[in-house]
Amino acid sequence: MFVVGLTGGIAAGKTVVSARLAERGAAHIDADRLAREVVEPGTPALEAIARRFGDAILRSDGSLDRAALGAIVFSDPDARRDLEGITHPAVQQLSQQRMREATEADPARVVVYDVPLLVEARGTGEFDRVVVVHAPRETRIERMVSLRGMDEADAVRRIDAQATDEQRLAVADDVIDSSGSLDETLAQTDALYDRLAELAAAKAGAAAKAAAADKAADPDNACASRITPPVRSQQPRADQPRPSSVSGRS
Ligand SMILES: CC(C)(COP(=O)(O)OP(=O)(O)OC[C@H]1O[C@@H](n2cnc3c(N)ncnc32)[C@H](O)[C@@H]1O)[C@@H](O)C(=O)NCCC(=O)NCCS
Ligand SMILES: Nc1ncnc2c1ncn2[C@@H]1O[C@H](COP(=O)(O)OP(=O)(O)OP(=O)(O)O)[C@@H](O)[C@H]1O
Repeated sequence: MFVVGLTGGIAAGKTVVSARLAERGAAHIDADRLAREVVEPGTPALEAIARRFGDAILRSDGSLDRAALGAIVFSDPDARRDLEGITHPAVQQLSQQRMREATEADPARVVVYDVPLLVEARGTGEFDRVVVVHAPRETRIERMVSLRGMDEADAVRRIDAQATDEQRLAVADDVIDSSGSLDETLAQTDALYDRLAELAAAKAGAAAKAAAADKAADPDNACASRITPPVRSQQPRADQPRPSSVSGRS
């Protein structure tokens, strides 16, 4: 399994980039969507949220009132931590299940896990590649206000609830500069997909070769298989150059 962690600050353009990667053939798993699934009515997470925040965060039909909860957690870090303590373990478990399902038919498929809080919550350890979609803070605020109709103070609060650009760029293998035109973002994304597909095919090929060698050494154990660790975890970061915009290490 070759998994790419795709991250970026709010309104950086992760959705745009991951939709293009999916069009090119990647499996796309969206943490924001999983975070909605795990709080659907009847889930243990929604019950825990209602216990912690009260019924005022529920709509009359029993579903989560996202605006009401957002207003609380984006202005109170303790409340946000409590919410994350409920949602993140459920999202983590569901994401791992979805990643396995996505590669059952084709182990060489690129899996893109689109996760806004990679730096803050998920860490880089399980990913073969970390891609950061990057646009400056001011550009993102402007997008939230003009394209999403958000109040500027709200936009700033959401940005301030996240890691800084520097923290995200520090863990990037590849950076997509999304501060220009949409076409420029898409062209970078196409070039990135070509590289990712090559890396995924190489990893799947190496895993298949290793499994065949294991089987030849111990023919009685037909189930022997090696777990191939993330490519990334085999490469110490310290002696690697910082990624240049758009391009990346291979
Ligand atoms: C607070 C909630 C109800 C607000 O819902 P809303 O529909 O307004 O926003 P949505 O979920 O679509 O998120 C939009 C963006 O907000 C940012 N964001 C969401 N949660 C967080 C958080 N805990 N910390 C920082 N930024 C966040 C992300 O950039 C995300 O892409 C919701 O974001 C939530 O349940 N968050 C906790 C779960 C979580 O951490 N999700 C992030 C992915 S695991
Ligand atoms: N060069 C660009 N690259 C990407 N998006 C751009 C660009 N120029 C403008 N945009 C617009 O900026 C917005 C980016 O929003 P998008 O939903 O892709 O961000 P996101 O990172 O997924 O945000 P969130 O964290 O809220 O999920 C879109 O409306 C997109 O059309």
